[in-house]
Amino acid sequence: MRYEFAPMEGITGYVYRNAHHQFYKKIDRYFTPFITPNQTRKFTSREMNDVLPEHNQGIEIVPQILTNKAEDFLWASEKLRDLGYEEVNLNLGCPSGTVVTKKRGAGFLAFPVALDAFLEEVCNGINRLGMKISVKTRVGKDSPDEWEELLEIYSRYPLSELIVHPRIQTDFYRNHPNLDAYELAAEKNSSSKISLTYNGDLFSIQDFENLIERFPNTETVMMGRGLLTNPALAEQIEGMQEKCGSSEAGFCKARRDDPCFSEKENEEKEKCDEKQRLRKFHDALLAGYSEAIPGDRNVLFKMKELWFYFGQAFENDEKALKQIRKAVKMDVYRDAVAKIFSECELKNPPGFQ
Ligand SMILES: Cc1cc2nc3c(=O)[nH]c(=O)nc-3n(C[C@H](O)[C@H](O)[C@H](O)COP(=O)(O)O)c2cc1C
Repeated sequence: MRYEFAPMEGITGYVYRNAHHQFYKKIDRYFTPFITPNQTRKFTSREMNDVLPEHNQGIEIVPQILTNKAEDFLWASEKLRDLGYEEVNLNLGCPSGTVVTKKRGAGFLAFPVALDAFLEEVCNGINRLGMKISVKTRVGKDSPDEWEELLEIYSRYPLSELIVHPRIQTDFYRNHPNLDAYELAAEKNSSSKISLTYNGDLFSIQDFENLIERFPNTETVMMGRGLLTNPALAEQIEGMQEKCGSSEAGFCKARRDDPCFSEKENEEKEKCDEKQRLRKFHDALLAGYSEAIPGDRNVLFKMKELWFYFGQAFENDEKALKQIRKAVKMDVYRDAVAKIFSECELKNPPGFQ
């Protein structure tokens, strides 16, 4: 199984990716949050910092681009190629209102003729640049009925990967991923050379098992919020697969029958090690943001955003989390973090229950 870290604007920038890569393994590729090229023909300093090779040493990165203008896409791709990148990813999934009204991200899906023409021009240009292009898409703008036509369009281009988040734009992150729509992609794609990646609501080993049970041929998954809450999720999924000596559907049953997984002692020790590792990861993030961002206020803003996810990993943490949310000074924040790590236990990762 291959694991990809989803792009998450405002969160999975280079500071986050470096810290994650330092403490957690098994992620094959990290996708950058989107870059939005425009007529200025300049990356913003945030965009540039995020893709600079010296900020991404030893990590496999795919830069993501958000635009509906082929020439802007190709301009950015060329710049990225000059920085050493061989592949770029097209964002056709962003559901945010400001993006969608400009017919970008998931908004572009409502214009299949224009999208087709865009892909034609972009794929020719990418080929001339000697690069690869992958697409990250939702399954429609207003209705999954749009999906079949979109799939037909994608199938005509030499995409290196099609990453499917099976929601429509109007779902934002509500409702459940539409697995019937994903199944259509899996069926249509079985004869094509495009590699298909599933993305959406993989929060636990159990979620992964359910996916594999229905789609046993899955080769790559992309995860976002699940990894933000439990940065070891890919390792845990992979660990289960290795333990059972199989990456086929059915490994899950073998795991449940394995006596070592009913040993409470082992579980407690693993949880304790996991908590220490999470603490080190947290401290590396705090140090990284403190170096990259001026002013404690801005650093705290970033860290608090992360606690929205970390917080869901702890038991009985409401009081300590409230202190984190209220902290406006760094020393108050540090005290609140120390408290949560010393007083609250990590929830049993769902796969360990
Ligand atoms: C805060 C946030 C920021 C996101 N930013 C991006 C982005 O820059 N590009 C993108 O393609 N998707 C973005 N996404 C969508 C995720 O990459 C992913 O498709 C989505 O969260 C579903 O996967 P998950 O259930 O594993 O989190 C973002 C999602 C969230 C919640």
